[in-house]
Amino acid sequence: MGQSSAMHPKALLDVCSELVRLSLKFDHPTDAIVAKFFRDNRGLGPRERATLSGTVYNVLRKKLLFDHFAPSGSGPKERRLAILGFYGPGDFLRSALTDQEKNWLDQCEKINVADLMERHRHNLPEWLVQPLKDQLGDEFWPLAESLNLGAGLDLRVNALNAKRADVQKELAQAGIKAVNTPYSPWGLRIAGKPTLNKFDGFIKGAFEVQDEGSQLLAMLLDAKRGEMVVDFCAGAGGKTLAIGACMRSTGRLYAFDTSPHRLDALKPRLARSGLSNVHPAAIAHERDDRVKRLAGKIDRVLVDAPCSGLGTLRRNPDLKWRQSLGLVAELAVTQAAILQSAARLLKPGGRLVYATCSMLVQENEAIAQAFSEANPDFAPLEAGEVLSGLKVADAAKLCSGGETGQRYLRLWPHRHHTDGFFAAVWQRA
Ligand SMILES: C[S@@+](CC[C@H](N)C(=O)[O-])C[C@H]1O[C@@H](n2cnc3c(N)ncnc32)[C@H](O)[C@@H]1O
Repeated sequence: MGQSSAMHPKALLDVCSELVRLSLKFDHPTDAIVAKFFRDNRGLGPRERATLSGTVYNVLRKKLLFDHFAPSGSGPKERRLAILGFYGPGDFLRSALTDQEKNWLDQCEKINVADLMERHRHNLPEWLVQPLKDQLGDEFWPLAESLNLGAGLDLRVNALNAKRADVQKELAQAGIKAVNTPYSPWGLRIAGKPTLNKFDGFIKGAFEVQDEGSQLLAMLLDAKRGEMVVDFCAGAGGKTLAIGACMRSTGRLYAFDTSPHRLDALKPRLARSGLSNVHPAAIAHERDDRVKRLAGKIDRVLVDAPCSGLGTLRRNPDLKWRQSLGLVAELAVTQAAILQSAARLLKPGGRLVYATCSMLVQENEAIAQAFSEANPDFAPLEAGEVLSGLKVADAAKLCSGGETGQRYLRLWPHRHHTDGFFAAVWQRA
């Protein structure tokens, strides 16, 4: 493929159509499809890459709206979708179109979307709509809109070796405006998506990219110096790093996961962070011998369970087309099993946190309630009170459920400008 600067609009639109075609197979996560496409087409420059990924993500976000417009056009469907979702200036796009396509696009742009049927406006699969309306009522529409806007960029400052104001200063020197996140004391929110991995602060482990919601989940565990802590589903360790910093790099923090590949991705992050208390360990499954050996010995356990990921639709809009009620039901069985097994690790008086990045009751409140009923020795704590105790502003507004309405942490993109998250907290008797 030729150099980016020389790429003609017609050629770029052709490449966009091809990437849209590959993405709509839904045989892999879209971020992996896009990354492979870029590896296979090394000649693409930064601007072409931005156009390509922007176009694919637009198509995924607004798929039902574009599916409604597409039949009136001509040519391959992926090309029509790429035209509708094209991420770039209108005149640049138009210079790539035939007269027939230009007329069709003009007609589409004249349509008032507000007059269309609901499904073309919310761009969500039907199976997801009613469960969200049941929870949110009229707020369903602000949520649906926020899911199509894309996400901002949050950083977590490493409290072990850096100050938020210093990171803010380093970013400001490079012309990047970062404001304090409203709830997390470690968070900075950045406008746009600048590349950050060349910054001294990043290389030295002063900050990591992490949604403010994830930071709040790590806060709920409230791990202390010198404790024994398990991050049961640590993955690439986003929350492990935050917890390790809370512990001031003392005590012992086990990072378990069934995926050695994900734990490998934790290692360079760990090296940057300066933490020396983290022990990554791949486990075969949640009943692994390693878990049995530690039973009753641990002060705090976080279960950041594998979930549908529907709370991250701003970043991963493909999930709404790749998930289904059937898959969610299967996940709920796994979530309950992992939570039950992880709970055995706790000492009397120890704290258990169950978390997901799902917005569905089946993966959240239903799992937490079933666990509470089956385990009377685990007393639910009010997430709102825990966060207020940690001086999180407006903690009550981040929570819902239970008698006080503060039982569970419940973050929503349209209310809190985070991904959608859930967390429940218990103390072992
Ligand atoms: C939501 S992700 C974790 C994200 C991670 N905590 C972070 O903050 O970056 C869930 C993780 O659970 C892991 N997992 C799946 N089944 C598991 C099991 N039975 N026991 C432990 N981990 C499991 C997956 O490999 C995945 O990495």
